[in-house]
Amino acid sequence: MRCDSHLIPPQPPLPPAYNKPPDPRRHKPSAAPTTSSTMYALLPLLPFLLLVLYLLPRRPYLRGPPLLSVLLPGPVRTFHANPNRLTECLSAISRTHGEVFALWLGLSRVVFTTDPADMVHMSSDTRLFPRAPRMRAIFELAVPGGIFAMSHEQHRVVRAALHRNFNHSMLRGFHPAMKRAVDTLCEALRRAAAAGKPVDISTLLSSTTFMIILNVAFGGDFSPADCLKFAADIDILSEELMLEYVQYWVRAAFEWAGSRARLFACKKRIYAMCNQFVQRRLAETRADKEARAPDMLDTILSLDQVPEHELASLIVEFAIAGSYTTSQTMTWSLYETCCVPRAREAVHEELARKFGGKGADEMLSFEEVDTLEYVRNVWKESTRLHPISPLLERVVTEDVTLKGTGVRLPKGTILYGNIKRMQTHPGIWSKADEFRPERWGRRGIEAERVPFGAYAAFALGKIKCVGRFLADYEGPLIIAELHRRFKFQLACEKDEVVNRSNFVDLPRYLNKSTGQEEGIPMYVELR
Ligand code: HEM
Repeated sequence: MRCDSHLIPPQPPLPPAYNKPPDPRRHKPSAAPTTSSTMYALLPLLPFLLLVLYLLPRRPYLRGPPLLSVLLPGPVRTFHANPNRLTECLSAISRTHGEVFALWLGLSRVVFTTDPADMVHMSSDTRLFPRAPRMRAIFELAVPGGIFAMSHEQHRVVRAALHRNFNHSMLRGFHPAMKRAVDTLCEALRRAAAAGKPVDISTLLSSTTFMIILNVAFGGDFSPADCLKFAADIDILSEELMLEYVQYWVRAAFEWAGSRARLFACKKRIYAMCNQFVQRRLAETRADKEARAPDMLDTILSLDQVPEHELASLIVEFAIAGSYTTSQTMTWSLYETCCVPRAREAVHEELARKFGGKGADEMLSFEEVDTLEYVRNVWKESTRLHPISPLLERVVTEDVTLKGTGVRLPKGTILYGNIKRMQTHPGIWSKADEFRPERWGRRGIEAERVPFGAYAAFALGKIKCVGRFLADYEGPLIIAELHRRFKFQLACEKDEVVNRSNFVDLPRYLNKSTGQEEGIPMYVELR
């Protein structure tokens, strides 16, 4: 099967050496093989040829690195040797092979697209483009029965119920409880400022977002130390999920030898912790319930469509999806405002203009957070430049022609929407690699218009992020509170901070003296 001809770039002319007539001195006529000896020589290859003939018409013709590139130096080998460099390798491959390309992952040939209209198409129809079987299998292993592995119908009903409840008025109820998480974070930063030593900002922010999801969204009462313990387990789980993603069949084959022992041990600890607040919530009296604002746990526990033993999976999934995503985007935000003085000054200017008269220890109100414009743009720009979930993986359930690129994909093709490449594509965004929150402004010469679908950090359509309402509130609130109270400075070189794929993408400090990857070190000063 072929893609439309406009997708196949014109082939370069052959090098002159190939156009020359053959040199008769170098091409001695050899004895012609008989027809029957050629047939015998080809016989052992017959099954292979039949397989190729069977598979060929089913695969779309697309450019991309050949199967053997796994053995050759370059991005394909780099990524196979080191899966946590997946995103950067894919961007490199896309730069060479174009915006739609096919790549051998193991023995399957999968397709990547960077086209906004393709992204809209694959996000709009969950029946035609459901999550891919391997992704579902991995989630089924870690969080059986959860939202990532649900059937189409169950997912539709559950999503509708979540949508009805996860809204602005739930956020308003969260605001007072968020103060505790913000106070704890600021207290740790004050200590770091007094000590004058660099602090690992990634870990501190993780502890904060875990506190928010566990204590604010789920009504737990875990100490910062407990939240960090939980974060450490989620770290292990994410690492294990990434390994599952790359080595699924090998790990499945060697499960008897303990290939998944670490995954299962960590899963057990995480479930034990989540079950604690489920039990507490179930034991709550009516009066207790009326005395507090409704939260996400209430909504999850009220889902009739989810059997009781699967509710814990949903909670674990929310804890996973709702913590690192937000904390690591905040880390990127602070990193970028350290590196881009213009953005940092604009944040300070907005905060001084709007809340200059407010005491540093007085938290912004819910309404005040709503009025932030530039800080929100900083948050959105961080999600553009550093999408924490850089790929959308789907399977095609019927033969289909992608609406953007016109590529025809046969049933069964695994299709990836390459969000990271699309959101940093120089053909779509002006100064695509630069951190420029101004592009999101409603006015001003730097405000930018991009095609619908070009920004998909929270995905689009029916499987888009269900927690975006929380992330888009929590992110700007914490960025604003930190910039109101502290000055930050990177305690390493800008280019020592690298992106690492660990199921989600994370910023890591590559410590060249130890060879270790760590959280981002920053100096903190009181303002
Ligand atoms: C910066 C923060 C966040 C980003 C960039 C983000 C991004 C995404 C993306 C791209 C997806 C689609 C994944 C896919 O279909 O393969 C997704 C799904 C999801 N996200 Fe988020 N997310 C963020 C924060 C959150 C938070 C705070 C929560 C929970 C409180 C959350 C809960 C979920 C859930 C449950 C899904 C699965 C939705 C479904 O299948 O219906 N996310 N998120």
